[in-house]
Amino acid sequence: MSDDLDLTDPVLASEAELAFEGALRPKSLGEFVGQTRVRGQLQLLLTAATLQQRTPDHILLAGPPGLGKTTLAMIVAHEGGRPLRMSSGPAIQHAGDLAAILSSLVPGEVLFIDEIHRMARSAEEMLYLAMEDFRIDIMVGKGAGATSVPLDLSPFTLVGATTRAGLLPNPLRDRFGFTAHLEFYDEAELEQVLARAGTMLGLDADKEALAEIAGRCRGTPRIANRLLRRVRDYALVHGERADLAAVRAALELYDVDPLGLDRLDRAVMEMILTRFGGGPVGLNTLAVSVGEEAETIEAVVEPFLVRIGLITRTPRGRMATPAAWRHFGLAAHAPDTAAALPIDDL
Ligand SMILES: Nc1ncnc2c1ncn2[C@@H]1O[C@H](COP(=O)(O)OP(=O)(O)OP(=O)(O)O)[C@@H](O)[C@H]1O
Repeated sequence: MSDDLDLTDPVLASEAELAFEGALRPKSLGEFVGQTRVRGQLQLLLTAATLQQRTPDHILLAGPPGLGKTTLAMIVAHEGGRPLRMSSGPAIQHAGDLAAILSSLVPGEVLFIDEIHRMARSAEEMLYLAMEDFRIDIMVGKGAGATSVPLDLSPFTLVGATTRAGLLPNPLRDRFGFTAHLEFYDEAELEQVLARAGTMLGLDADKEALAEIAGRCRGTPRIANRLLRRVRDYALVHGERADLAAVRAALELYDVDPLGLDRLDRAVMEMILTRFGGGPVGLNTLAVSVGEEAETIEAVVEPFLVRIGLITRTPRGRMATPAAWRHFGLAAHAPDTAAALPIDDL
């Protein structure tokens, strides 16, 4: 997902910061924090391919934005000393767009397609054969005289990334040798991400300051790094150390609440709680009500709200939990059933 569309980010990034974000990317699996299971699985897959002197199997990376999908694709290429070609689903709107990319790959190249679920259907079908047999069929001519000419491709590894694995057609999903589901990071892992970024920024930050940021970044390394830069700005301008007080003041200034909810998260929650009495409310109704696309609500907002226990998904729609009523200071208005349920500590 491109950064100007990154709705998970409560504090927008400048071009310089995007460049810095690139510089922060871990270059090897050893440097990549968290996702222990996925890292182990990827390591095995890459090592086996090296031992057998073949290109690694195709890899699908699924999960919300900012959890490290692009970073992992770069690592797959880097660890195997392979060139990397980057593209994205929205840029492949015709089979011809894909044919041009595939036919110019060099042997062993890693092809990264971000947002692969947004690729044109005709291109998807071309990809099936390319992934399986390293071959595509090019149509020459039109109408009754059209013929298909096979074109051999160099062996390559496709790394697809998606925030919506469920939208991929089964034939495409089945052609990936390995699917990694990236999870939100826990606070200890985010502290490691922040400590590493802090060192690279030359920022003198307390452990408790980093822990505070880690608790407010939606379980997402990209947001952790951006909040850290806002804290750095605050400390710089106020001539202070990046301690707990500076973190709290900076994050309050940028409207990042104690759970790390951003503007869109809050809009969704307030809509469910106040307009729909806590739900259930259907995805499309909710999306229209907050003026956002259903896909963004489902792929970006909802996974985090479910994870921290503010909403549940039911067959009839999304429902606020008792914890949500309490977090928004509306417990007194909660329906009886919700108020009566035990409220977990967030
Ligand atoms: N495991 C990690 N360890 C350290 N830093 C990380 C990790 N994962 C992500 N990051 C940092 O977060 C930033 C965002 O990661 P990345 O661009 O790979 O996410 P993404 O899942 O591809 O997001 P999108 O779907 O929006 O493209 C990177 O610049 C990197 O610095």
